[in-house]
Amino acid sequence: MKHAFVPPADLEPLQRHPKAAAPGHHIDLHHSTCFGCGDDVPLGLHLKVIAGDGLTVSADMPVASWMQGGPGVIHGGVLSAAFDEVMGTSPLLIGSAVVTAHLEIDFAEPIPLGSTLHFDARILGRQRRKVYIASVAHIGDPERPVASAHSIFVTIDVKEHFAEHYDKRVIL
Ligand SMILES: CCCCCCCCCC(=O)SCCNC(=O)CCNC(=O)[C@H](O)C(C)(C)COP(=O)(O)OP(=O)(O)OC[C@H]1O[C@@H](n2cnc3c(N)ncnc32)[C@H](O)[C@@H]1OP(=O)(O)O
Repeated sequence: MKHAFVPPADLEPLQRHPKAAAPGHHIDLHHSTCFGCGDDVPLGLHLKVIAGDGLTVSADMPVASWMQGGPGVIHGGVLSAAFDEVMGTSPLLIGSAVVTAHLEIDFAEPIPLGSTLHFDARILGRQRRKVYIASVAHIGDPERPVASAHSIFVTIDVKEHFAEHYDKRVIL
């Protein structure tokens, strides 16, 4: 797939954290009202991110009618949110909490409603607090990606980062 993102050549390689979810197990990172993964939001993506081998994760997402953008196909923003969630969950494999700093999406093909998107993501490495992650998505044929994403996530101290906004959180 064509893309313009060039990760730094000198990325520090990373090791899987000893307490990371085992391959095949769900990574339960966020909270029940997270738009990306929460069970308690009626119109959320409800993504279940699964740990893979090494520094990889995967997830499946049925493309529902409410995700429509162009007629009969997924909205690009919904697809971007799904990539954000899948990639943003993966740093738990290295024991880090992160937020998105930079997210690039390449849209290769229209993605029809009713299909199931399969996401694979891989942590490429770290440069100081920046964690570089790449992801691809297909709808049945892994040799024919329909979209891909490249991102920079930045590690945070969760309590400190969200302190100012925590009291405005929504509990359903
Ligand atoms: C686990 C907790 C729950 C997490 C939920 C995850 C849900 C899914 C993921 C998301 O959607 S997160 C929500 C969307 N993202 C945000 O709300 C983040 C908003 N941005 C910020 O809070 C700050 O800009 C950020 C924490 C990313 C960075 O601010 P800091 O002051 O902590 O760090 P700094 O500005 O020094 O940047 C650290 C490094 O990142 C680099 N950087 C920052 N923004 C960048 C950017 N936009 N593009 C590229 N690099 C960037 C910056 O240049 C620097 O690189 P160097 O080490 O090389 O100097």
